[in-house]
Amino acid sequence: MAQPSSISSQDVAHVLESVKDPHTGKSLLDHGHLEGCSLTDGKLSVAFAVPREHAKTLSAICDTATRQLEKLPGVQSASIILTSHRSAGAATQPKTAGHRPLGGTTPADGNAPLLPGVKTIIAVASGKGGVGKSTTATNLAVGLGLEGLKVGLLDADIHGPSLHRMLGATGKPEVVDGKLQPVEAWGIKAVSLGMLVDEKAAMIWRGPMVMGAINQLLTDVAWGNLDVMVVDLPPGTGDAQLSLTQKVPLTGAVIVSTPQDIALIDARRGVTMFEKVRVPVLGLIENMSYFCCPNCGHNTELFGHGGARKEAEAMGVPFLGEVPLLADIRASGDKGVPGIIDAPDSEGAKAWRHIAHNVAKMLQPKL
Ligand SMILES: Nc1ncnc2c1ncn2[C@@H]1O[C@H](COP(=O)(O)OP(=O)(O)OP(=O)(O)O)[C@@H](O)[C@H]1O
Repeated sequence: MAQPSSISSQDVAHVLESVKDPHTGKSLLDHGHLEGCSLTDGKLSVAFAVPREHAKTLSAICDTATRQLEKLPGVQSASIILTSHRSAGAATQPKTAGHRPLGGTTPADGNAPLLPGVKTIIAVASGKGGVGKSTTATNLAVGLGLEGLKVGLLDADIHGPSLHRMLGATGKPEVVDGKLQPVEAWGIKAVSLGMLVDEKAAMIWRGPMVMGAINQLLTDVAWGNLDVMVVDLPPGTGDAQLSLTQKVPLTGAVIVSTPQDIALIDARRGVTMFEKVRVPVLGLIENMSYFCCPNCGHNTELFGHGGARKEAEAMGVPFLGEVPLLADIRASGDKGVPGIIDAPDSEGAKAWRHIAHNVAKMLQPKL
């Protein structure tokens, strides 16, 4: 049978309207509105916005609606992501003048903190893609755990979520009492959109669906008490990244760059973006800093080692450390064991331990 390549939001809305809660007689559409949907390779992802106070009570009707959506032509599996938006006021960052102290996780307008049990939130960002941001976020998070902190890792790189694979956590998180349970791996808690929906489907999401999904990953997950949450941002410094940095009350940001000039120009843009939203930059990390030959141990500076250190000095932000280009780092990521655990004596693991130690020291006043 021929498979349609797309499905209209009316088709989805029609199904959502037809499924009624047996107790209240209300459908999902009586509680909120459809934000968007996408169908990729037979996998249908639906983002549905509801007021936060209703989200917990809707899981039964969502399950029924999901099964009905799976009956639509061309749909092999469906998932409904319930999203809820905070008021615009709660999303703004505290404004502090001059050289900035660490940010807090409580909004400046006196609203309740977005994540009451989370003491600090740091973003891992990069000006351009493919520089090893997710590898860094994963190993930094696990490294902070090794420093004795309670750590959560949130994959907000919604267009290419990969942290679940790097952690070897490919199962679906459970839902208990209407809250998603983060997966526990290598001493930390983690949630990635890649655990919930098909990666390819997430990659084509736009605007409100992305923001809604991230909001849900923040607020509808049972994160519990954390010393630090590490957020892996999507690469780049465009509008999406900017609004994310405004939405999540960040304590600080870490920027990852390779040493090439072209990557460093983008890293500078990253620093400027965080300055714009008054999030302190905790520092720059140089990834793929030099190539360490596994046979003879000789170091080759493929991309001109040291550029990020100089750039950090020029911009007046701390330089956190350099991680070599190692085949083992890629292999560890691919097999789902963070390099810092997989090869603890490697140059990469030593670099991450050093970086995690420095970041933990910076966060100490907030813990
Ligand atoms: N220091 C390193 N040595 C060797 N391989 C590395 C290193 N850092 C990252 N990699 C590899 O490079 C690839 C890209 O890394 P990663 O996914 O972390 O980058 P990213 O910046 O998050 O990418 P994207 O922009 O797609 O989100 C992965 O295969 C990863 O294993």
